Amino acid sequence: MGFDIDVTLRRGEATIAAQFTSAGGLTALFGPSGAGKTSVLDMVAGLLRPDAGRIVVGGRVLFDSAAGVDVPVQARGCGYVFQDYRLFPHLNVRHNLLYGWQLAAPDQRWITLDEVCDLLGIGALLTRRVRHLSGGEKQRVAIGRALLSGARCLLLDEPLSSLDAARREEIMGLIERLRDELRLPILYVGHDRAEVDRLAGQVVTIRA
Ligand SMILES: Nc1ncnc2c1ncn2[C@@H]1O[C@H](COP(=O)(O)OP(=O)(O)OP(=O)(O)O)[C@@H](O)[C@H]1O
Repeated sequence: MGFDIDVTLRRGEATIAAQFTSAGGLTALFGPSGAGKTSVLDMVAGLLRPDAGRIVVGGRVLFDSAAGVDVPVQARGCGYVFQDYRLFPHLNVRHNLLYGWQLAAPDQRWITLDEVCDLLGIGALLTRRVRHLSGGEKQRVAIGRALLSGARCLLLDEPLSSLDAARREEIMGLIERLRDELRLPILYVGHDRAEVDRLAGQVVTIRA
């Protein structure tokens, strides 16, 4: 089960509207700068409140303005990965990853630190400070932290944009593995059409 989204939000001069249903797998949001792609991810995560609409992820209603449902951020189970990683610079890789684990309620944990390290190939980095990592390594750790937080879906906001071509290819391969091996719906914002077409089972256009 994937996403069932129908939201509108007035933001400054812009009115952001998105309406789509996906069966699961990776769904990409595509559209011009300022159309509202990141805003849609923020609404799914619970960081922005739609003016009206409904957000259902994996069959769970996270927001429904008509029914008065607005599940708090920490209970939504959305693993959010940002273009600029947003790791904790003063912590090493292990402690960045364990931050996600500690956020998760025990009954929501479905993957262990060892499994994340195997999946993402970051076992050798555990004692490293994050400021000494490459961009690709930082993005792996950010994805690992999101998975360990008990995520039931992944929100990936331009996760390749800060990477050089070689690292971009490497992280694309990793996202394909996550898409194919984990049964998590993924909502992905990208601005490169070829990248989006390669990764996504469904592409949703967000219009300005
Ligand atoms: N904090 C804010 N306050 C008011 N308006 C905002 C704020 N952040 C973004 N906006 C506006 O909301 C609209 C959507 O922005 P958003 O960042 O979601 O678009 P986007 O499609 O993700 O763009 P990009 O591809 O450039 O990242 C834009 O018109 C933007 O100016």
